[in-house]
Amino acid sequence: MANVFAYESSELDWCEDNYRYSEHVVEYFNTVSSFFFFIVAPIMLYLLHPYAKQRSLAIHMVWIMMIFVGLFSAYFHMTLSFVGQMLDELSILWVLAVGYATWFPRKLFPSFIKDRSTFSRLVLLITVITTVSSFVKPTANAYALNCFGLHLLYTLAVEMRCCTDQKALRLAKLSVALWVLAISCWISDRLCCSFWQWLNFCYLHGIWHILIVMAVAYGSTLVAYLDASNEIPYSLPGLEYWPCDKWAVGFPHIVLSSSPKTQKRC
Ligand SMILES: CCCCCCCC/C=C\CCCCCCCC(=O)N[C@@H](CO)[C@H](O)/C=C/CCCCCCCCCCCCC
Ligand SMILES: [Ca+2]
Ligand SMILES: [Zn+2]
Repeated sequence: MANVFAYESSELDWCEDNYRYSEHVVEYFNTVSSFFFFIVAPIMLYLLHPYAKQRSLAIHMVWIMMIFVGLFSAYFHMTLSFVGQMLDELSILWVLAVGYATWFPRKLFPSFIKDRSTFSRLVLLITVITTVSSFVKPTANAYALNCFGLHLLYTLAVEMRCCTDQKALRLAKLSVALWVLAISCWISDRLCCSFWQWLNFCYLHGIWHILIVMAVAYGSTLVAYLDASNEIPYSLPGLEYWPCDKWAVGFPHIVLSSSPKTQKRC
């Protein structure tokens, strides 16, 4: 059996030139950009804390696991090893599983499921089966994972159909825009590498890392906000941006208050 820890033992190789900046790091920019996860995750943990305290501290699992996604992604791009690839992909699968178990809207549960704990057990079962099957054709895993992005988009579209809350609608548009930009970079890096090499700009996968973390920060805050509006409406959840609510860009987060709000809810 070939050494699964060996450098370049993965069948995947991203467009960035290998060993360009270091003899120990296969894809330098892709490795360094994975550290962006370490910056965003603690900020999101801090910003989501008031909501998690009210709803369930288990919500923090999503961003704690995102730190591991960043760690495994850095290890994968540093080595391009098979183990690195599987750790990177399986950690994404398990964050998605925790995200679905935590936030998937109750009203969209299959009709035979009555409560969240049964739904979580079903998600667990599917995730374990998917984890085992991911070893059958590892090159297909990343494409399969991206399908969850499409499903999330569909779920958001269904949830937002009757929404009149302008802040939530703006956050939905920003999340989708970031995801579209991110996925365009990912696909272009995979499929149009010779074009980017001709332009001498092979950094699209690293840019994807940065954009997808921001898309997850925006998208997950939106689903958390919809969840808070449905599950703890008495806390009067609202949306704000950090560090300054008036800035055009920032990290979205949920504010809970006991004073009556006039804004329309979803
Ligand atoms: C109701 C459901 C709520 C779900 C909440 C979402 C929880 C977070 C989910 C996913 C985390 C994604 C992390 C991406 C890590 C990137 C690491 C990486 O680049 N890996 C590549 C190899 O280096 C690998 O090829 C990438 C594979 C594709 C991963 C696709 C993940 C889908 C993410 C969907 C995010 C949607 C954002 C919001 C959209 C409105
Ligand atoms: Ca490469
Ligand atoms: Zn990557």
